Amino acid sequence: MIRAAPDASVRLSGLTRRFGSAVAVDALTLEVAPGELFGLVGPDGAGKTTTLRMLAGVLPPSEGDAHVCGVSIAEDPEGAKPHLAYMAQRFGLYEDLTVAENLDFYADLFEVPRAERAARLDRLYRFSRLDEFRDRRAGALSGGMKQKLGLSCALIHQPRLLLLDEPTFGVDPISRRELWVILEEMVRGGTTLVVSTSYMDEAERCDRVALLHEGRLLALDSPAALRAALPGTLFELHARDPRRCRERLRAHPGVLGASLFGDAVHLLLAAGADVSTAMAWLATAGIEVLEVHPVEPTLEDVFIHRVSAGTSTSPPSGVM
Ligand SMILES: Nc1ncnc2c1ncn2[C@@H]1O[C@H](COP(=O)(O)OP(=O)(O)OP(=O)(O)O)[C@@H](O)[C@H]1O
Repeated sequence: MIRAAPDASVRLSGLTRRFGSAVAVDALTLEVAPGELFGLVGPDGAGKTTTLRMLAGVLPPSEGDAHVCGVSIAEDPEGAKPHLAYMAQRFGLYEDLTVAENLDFYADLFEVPRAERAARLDRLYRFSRLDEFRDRRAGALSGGMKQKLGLSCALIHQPRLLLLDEPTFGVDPISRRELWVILEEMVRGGTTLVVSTSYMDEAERCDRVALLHEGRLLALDSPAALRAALPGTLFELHARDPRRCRERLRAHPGVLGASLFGDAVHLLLAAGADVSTAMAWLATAGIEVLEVHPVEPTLEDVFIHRVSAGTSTSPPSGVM
């Protein structure tokens, strides 16, 4: 999706980062187009933060390279910095300074010309609705307000490229939605956005996503295309003992995957496999199924399937 000037792009080629013998980011190769809303998606430890830190020029790669706004991060880590804003997970707000003072501080840091400041601050206050809290100390803001202030500070120099590390981490659902409205507005205005998240509902809002697991790229496409590419048919089952149900299903021929989904079990059956045969297989083990129906796959189903298809490790737990 091309929306902005051509050099606000990001190109990773074999980008790798090791910490000792551990590989945090493993030969990532992908391209983010200018004006794209691009998601780095995966559970804790997938390598999202490490990737963003390398793209922001604050952590050197062990191998490979990335061109950020046309500049090689391996050769010139400082080169792309004037064009981008990076918001780390724990963004450096000064808790003793007020909202207005924090914004001023970052405007000074990014050398925003005095003449342009008022208009930019106006726009950011409108976005964030923080104007009524201008004089409140940052340390006394709620988690959601802090994130919005952090985002406003990152945006004060109107970057072409915005790198955001889990910007809604620890934020309540209403503020999360508000933050995403701000992000989508930035992208409509021409900013390229690379955002990391472990929330699948946020991943759904991206133009394209890279699904990451243990530093490796599992899949790369639009959320709709990834969902459409899931093989077989997906069913949701409600059973008295979901864990036993899942384990039993995994041993049945034609079952591509079975995983817990809240209180339910998601069963991925190969094309042509019969769901009633799978139910009979459960019944022979005395597992009572209360309800079974086909469901549309979510990105979480895609992720779990790709993890189990791509590695021998079990699917990740936690928010995924
Ligand atoms: N400075 C470091 N020293 C050693 N290991 C690190 C360092 N930074 C990250 N790692 C390791 O690299 C792997 C990837 O971590 P990373 O923080 O990039 O993942 P993530 O997907 O951003 O997850 P999270 O949301 O928990 O930060 C993890 O195993 C982590 O422990």
